[in-house]
Amino acid sequence: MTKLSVNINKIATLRNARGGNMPNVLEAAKRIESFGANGITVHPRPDERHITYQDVRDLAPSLTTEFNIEGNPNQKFIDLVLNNKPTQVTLVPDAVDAITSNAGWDTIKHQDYLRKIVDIFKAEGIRTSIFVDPDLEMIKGAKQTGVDRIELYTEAFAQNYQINPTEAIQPYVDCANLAQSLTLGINAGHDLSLENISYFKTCIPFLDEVSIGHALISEALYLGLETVVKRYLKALK
Ligand SMILES: CC(=O)[C@@H](O)[C@H](O)COP(=O)(O)O
Ligand SMILES: NCC(=O)COP(=O)(O)O
Repeated sequence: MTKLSVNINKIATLRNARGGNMPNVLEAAKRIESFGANGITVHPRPDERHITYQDVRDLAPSLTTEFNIEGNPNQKFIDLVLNNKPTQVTLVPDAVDAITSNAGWDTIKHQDYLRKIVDIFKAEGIRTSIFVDPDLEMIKGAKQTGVDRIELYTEAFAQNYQINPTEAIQPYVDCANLAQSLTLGINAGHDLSLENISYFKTCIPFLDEVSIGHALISEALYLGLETVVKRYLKALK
């Protein structure tokens, strides 16, 4: 089974549009858990435009499933993660002003830095993951950092899936096979949707976790959160 971690950034985006507390991010997370999701993902950004640091502090003691915090490990982010002890931290090399994540780490160029950061979190018993492009050299580099898992950056898959699914998935299958042979856990995320998730899962059945937000929350506008979460869970069995 592949675990579904629901990224709730977009629920916070909606809340922040009016400055009040509707929709309530914590309540939404609890409902998502009650619908069967295996985890909640947040990606606080330095400008706190969606998930705030206070959201992370509110969510951490209340969640009953896996909590995954993603972000660029500046000192403020490191402190936030260490103080809230999620199940997993995912390191993402975002520029401060990035609209959304747009690249994986260069795990060769930044190997020493990543090893240092991974060590900090592992010492506190937090599972670590590094966001990477589907590039075999980046998987090998990730292994050298001592990280537990990689998260495959799936934007290219999602775009190319529309044109040629077989070609779109091939680099991901190759990287997943390599990661598995190196005993790295395998997560995936970015632009996964109800349209492409079944194909991704069928081609990489040993995937550990997907984190899905933008499409899932959009699909929930039409179908409702419960229906959508259950459809993903069925596709990930
Ligand atoms: C790492 C990743 O792909 C997601 O966390 C994505 O970056 C979501 O962030 P936004 O919700 O800010 O687009
Ligand atoms: N790690 C990917 C994630 O959390 C969600 O990305 P997206 O589904 O919002 O593109």
